[in-house]
Amino acid sequence: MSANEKKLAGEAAIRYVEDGAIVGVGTGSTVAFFIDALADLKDRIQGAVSSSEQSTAHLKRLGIPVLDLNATGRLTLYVDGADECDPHKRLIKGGGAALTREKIIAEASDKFVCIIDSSKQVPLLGKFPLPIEVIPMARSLIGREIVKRGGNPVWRDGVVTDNGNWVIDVHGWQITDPVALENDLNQLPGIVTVGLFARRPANVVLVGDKEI
Ligand SMILES: O=C[C@H](O)[C@H](O)[C@H](O)COP(=O)(O)O
Repeated sequence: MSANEKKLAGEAAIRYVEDGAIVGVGTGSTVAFFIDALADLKDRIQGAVSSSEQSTAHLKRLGIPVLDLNATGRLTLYVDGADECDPHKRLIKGGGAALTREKIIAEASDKFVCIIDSSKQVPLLGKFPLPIEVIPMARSLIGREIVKRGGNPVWRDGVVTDNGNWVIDVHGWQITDPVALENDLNQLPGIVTVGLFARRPANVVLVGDKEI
């Protein structure tokens, strides 16, 4: 992991921000650099739609207006980090438990620019445990469904998401068909969000300041 590459990526994503835009903003240490850089443009944008209480606090602290996605309609740009990224720009996200709001904003955006350091690049997704946000009463049910599928579910004990739910991290999956796994898990009652971004991958990936 390289903090310098994260900073370069966060700052490089600024070139995708157009005048007058409402910018979708993700969560995490890489996005924090993007928010810092976005503050310099705050008089040229309408504001941001935030994916977490953490990013909302950061945006507000720097004087960037935080807008409600229900009022903005579609966004032209979403900028967010990732925990893993494969060569098809498919991602694992949710290491910071913000996956649900992140996935909503990614879906509502025309262009998803993903900002990472080179340690996040993998040939196959799954070395990073796959985060799944679950309704608390379904934790054991979902755990058993994961075991049936060959995964090792570990409850992220003590973590409550911004939506009041819990997170299970799935270890041991080598994800050869991310779209199929995402679709399969999306069918299970009790799962709120799977941290696989395969149906809706990133459009652009910046590794440091280099677009791949
Ligand atoms: O829930 C958190 C998000 O998906 C983050 O974008 C992801 O964990 C990457 O975070 P970082 O930039 O801190 O490595």
